[in-house]
Amino acid sequence: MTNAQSPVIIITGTPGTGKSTHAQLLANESPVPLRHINVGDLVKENGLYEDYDEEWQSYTVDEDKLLDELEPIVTEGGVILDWHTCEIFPERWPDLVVVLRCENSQLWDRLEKRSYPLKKIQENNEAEIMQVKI
Ligand SMILES: Nc1ncnc2c1ncn2[C@@H]1O[C@H](COP(=O)(O)OP(=O)(O)O)[C@@H](O)[C@H]1O
Repeated sequence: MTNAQSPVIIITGTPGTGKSTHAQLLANESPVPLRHINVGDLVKENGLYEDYDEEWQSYTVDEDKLLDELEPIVTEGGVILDWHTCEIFPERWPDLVVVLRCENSQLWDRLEKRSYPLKKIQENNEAEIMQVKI
C-alpha cells in the first residue's frame, strides 16, 4: 500500500468497456496527481513484446520486460494502470482495482468500430459474458 497522496489504481476489463476513457477522466479530475498509463500503448511504444499476431491483431507481451518497466513507476505511485488484464501484476502493487463491465450489444458495437477481426470481437464478447479475462 502506498500513501494516500500517491495511490496505485488498476482499471481493468474487457477491451471496449471504457478503461481508457475513465482512467483519463479520473487522471484529469483527481485532487491528487495521477498519471494515466495505457499499458497496451506502453507495450507497443517500448517494444515490450515477443511477437505480433497479424491474424488476431494482438501482441504477445514480454511479461518480465513489462514488469521491469512498470516497477519503478508503481513504486513512485500516483498512477492509474489501464489494461485488459491484471493477473500478472504483483498483489502488493495496487491500492484499488476497478473492473469495468459493459452491456454486450454495446460492447460489440464499440469493438466493431475498431475494425477488429470478427473472431476477436466474438472472443472479447464471450469473455465479457463469461466474466473471464483474456
Ligand atoms: N460510459 C460510457 N458511455 C458511453 N460510451 C463510452 C463510455 N465509456 C467509454 N465509451 C466509449 O466506448 C469506446 C471504448 O472506450 P475505451 O475507453 O477506449 O475502452 P477500453 O480502454 O476499455 O478499450 C470509446 O469510443 C468510448 O468513447
